[in-house]
Amino acid sequence: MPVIAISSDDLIQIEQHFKVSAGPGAGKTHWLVNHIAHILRESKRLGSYRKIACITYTNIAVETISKRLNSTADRVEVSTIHGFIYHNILKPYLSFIAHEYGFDIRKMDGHDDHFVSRAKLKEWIDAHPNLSKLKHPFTRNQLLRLPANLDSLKSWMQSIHYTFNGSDVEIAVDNKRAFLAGASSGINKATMDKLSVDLIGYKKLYWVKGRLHHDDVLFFGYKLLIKYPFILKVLRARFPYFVIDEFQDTSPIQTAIIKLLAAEETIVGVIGDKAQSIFSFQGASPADFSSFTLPNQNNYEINDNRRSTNRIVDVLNTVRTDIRQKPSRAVPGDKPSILVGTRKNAFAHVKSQCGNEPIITLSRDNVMARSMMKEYNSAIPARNLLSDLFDKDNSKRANTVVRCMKAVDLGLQNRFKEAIRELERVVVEPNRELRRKKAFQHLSILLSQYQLFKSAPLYDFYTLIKTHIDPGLTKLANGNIKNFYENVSFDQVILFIDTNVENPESKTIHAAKGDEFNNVLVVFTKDKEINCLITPDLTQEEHRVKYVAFSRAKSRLFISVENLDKATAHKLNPLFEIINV
Ligand SMILES: Nc1ncnc2c1ncn2[C@@H]1O[C@H](COP(=O)(O)OP(=O)(O)OP(=O)(O)O)[C@@H](O)[C@H]1O
Repeated sequence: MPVIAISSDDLIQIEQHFKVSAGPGAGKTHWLVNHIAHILRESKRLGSYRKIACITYTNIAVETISKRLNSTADRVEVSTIHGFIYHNILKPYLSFIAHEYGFDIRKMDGHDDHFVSRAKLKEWIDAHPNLSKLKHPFTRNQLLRLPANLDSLKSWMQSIHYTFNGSDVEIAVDNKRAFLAGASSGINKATMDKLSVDLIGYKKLYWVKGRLHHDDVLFFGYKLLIKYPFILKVLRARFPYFVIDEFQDTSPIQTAIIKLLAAEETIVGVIGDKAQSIFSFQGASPADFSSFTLPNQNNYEINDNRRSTNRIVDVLNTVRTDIRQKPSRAVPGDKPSILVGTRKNAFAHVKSQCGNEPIITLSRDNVMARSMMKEYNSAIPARNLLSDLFDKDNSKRANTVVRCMKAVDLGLQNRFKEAIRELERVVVEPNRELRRKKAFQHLSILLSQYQLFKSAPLYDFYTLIKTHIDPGLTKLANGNIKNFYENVSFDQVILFIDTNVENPESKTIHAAKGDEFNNVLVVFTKDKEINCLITPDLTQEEHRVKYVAFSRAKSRLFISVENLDKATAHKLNPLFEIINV
């Protein structure tokens, strides 16, 4: 099928599968919202009961699109793919297969991140079919008691994920992750081979408690659709149109589910940009977007950039060679700058240039992004304290503390609905109304005491929770775990919590995807990251991540790097102002 060039104002025909490819700022989201309105106006198949499903990647994008849809929002189900599958497939039907997987459906309550803890590893290994085959130097005790082995084992199991082999979903681990950065060795391949025969045994330790990790939602969703095809019929009857934004970040299992839906009746449309595929750790790849086709699919592309100034689009066009964007705002703009020196000085320089306008700092990783915030300005700890918490503490107490921390974090961002949802999962109260009321009261207590526990030992925060929220939590006995709570502070641990921070000052690049800001400061942690501008190669994910960061800027773009050699500075001169700060 030929590719048809369109603009973000053009309407297309609604009864055929489609794919829209376009670079950053082309107006994909804008176009999608228009297209949904177009379907609502034109469709003869919707009626009053049927809805359009609109899938996007993050909860923040869900909110943005819902707001933009305005009064028509009740005719459209906007959600993440996980949210969609959880509500439309798992909630009504997981009981059909729960027994087969040892899942306690009565305890199911949403889906969470996965953190490996020593307690879970111990439980898994003790019941493992190959327990007696574990050999020196990786016996059960050596794995669980020697810190280097345990760290390696934890890192390896943290990589547990699902893969799609073309017809079924399988559980896998990434053996490379058993070798920790800086360590010369980790657990050996023979041990990994023996342990990996029972990955499902590990998953079942969570399932028996009704606990789902995000990936499990896709796993069970796919299993249900294959085993009970009538569910597909129900979904197709309810959702005759299915559109997916940011499709380049869709994993192969999600694609398989979408193809099942598209086989009859439901019209599927996908929108994306292969150069903005930055979630390979969730199984997504640029090639999957390029090769995605459905029968009789129409392919469209948009070549404008309606977001950025001409000088920023020049930078984007240098990094990317497969398309050349036209800067349709036609505003020349300031020359982007590379600020050479400390991050602090770079930030001061940006402030001096932008006056009172807001500035957003974009960083590669969460901990750096959070350390750039005013709120949590403690030094970055060397270890992941959240992993340490799950490792040292029992899972009930660790989960309660982390949910309360998340609630505080969300509350500070004025995201009260989400904060209350976190706390509702902590409150033991069968009555829904009462549970919500209590969660609300708890949130007020936590936020009113914030200044007191913010920089204090985590122990103080725990005491507050035990006193006011969950008196049933067990007392912290003297020893390892109490020491941990006494020796780390709340504001150190919270650096590791990821709530997709809606913070006006500082975000990760991954969290900023899809968004746009007038003034952007991109922080490079390592000097060599500048290579993405000297020898750009968008087949490398790290270069795509930078491309996403640069393309968020509407008016001013700054890049902070500690050192820059003369030759590199010379090469960058045509596109950037090089400023020593
Ligand atoms: N037809 C249009 N008329 C007016 N403004 C538009 C139009 N299309 C897009 N825009 C504006 O251009 C900017 C970029 O649009 P949008 O966020 O939809 O791009 P996108 O392709 O989804 O970007 P990205 O992939 O980088 O997230 C937004 O500020 C949007 O409001």
